[in-house]
Amino acid sequence: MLPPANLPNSAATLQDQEKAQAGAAALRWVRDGMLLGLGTGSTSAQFIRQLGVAVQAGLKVQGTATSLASEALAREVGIPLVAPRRGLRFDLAVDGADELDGQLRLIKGGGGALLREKLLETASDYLLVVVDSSKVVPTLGRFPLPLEVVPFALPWVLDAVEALGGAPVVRMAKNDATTYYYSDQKNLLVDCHFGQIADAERLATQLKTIPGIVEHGLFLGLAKAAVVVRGGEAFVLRPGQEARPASDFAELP
Ligand SMILES: O=C[C@H](O)[C@H](O)[C@H](O)COP(=O)(O)O
Repeated sequence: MLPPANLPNSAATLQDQEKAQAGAAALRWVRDGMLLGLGTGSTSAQFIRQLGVAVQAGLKVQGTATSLASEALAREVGIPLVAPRRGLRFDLAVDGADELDGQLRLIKGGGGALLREKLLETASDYLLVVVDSSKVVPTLGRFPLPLEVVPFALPWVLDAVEALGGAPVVRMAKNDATTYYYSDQKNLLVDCHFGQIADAERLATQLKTIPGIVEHGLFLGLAKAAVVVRGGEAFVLRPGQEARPASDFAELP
């Protein structure tokens, strides 16, 4: 699919470089007048920062953020923000992912923002994923699947996820292992290992029937393309197609 990486570097630095480059590459398809969905996470933050620079230089866009953190960053870099309202649709959403496969099925929510991400990306005409090369997998499931769960429902959700064959772990606060992590909506996050997810569509349907799960981190059929950086080069992946250099595409791929 993707050519092998050949840059000698420390893994952490290389991943950061790839994230920065992926975020920057997405900017080439942003046009004046676009209404944008702004993703969450370290790669999306790179895009938002670069977009802020372009806005300062005169680019006319507006955006809505998928998390309080991205909203704060967008304000800091001067991107005009639009509040949710009836009928609001986005020309383009740019967001990271925790995993993606060759069909551009995604696992998202590692940063806890999956609910707002799914809301905005379902309301977007085009979802462009921006990732470093470590995120591309043959089959989803190495990364535990995040679920956003109503706190009162937690015990029953844990039972139900186990009955589906999952191994759920309630996410704890980053700096306090005795306190639960809470989403922007004040819900809990449960990270579930299902092993390799051979049938993501079936699992998504099953999870939707469990009361108390507000949303799950499987994003299926939403992403139109992904920018993946490997070996210092930005590639475009589209569902079921070979990778092509991002520079091949003057307009959204
Ligand atoms: O909840 C967070 C989001 O789904 C992120 O887009 C995802 O976790 C990827 O984040 P990062 O770009 O930091 O790897």
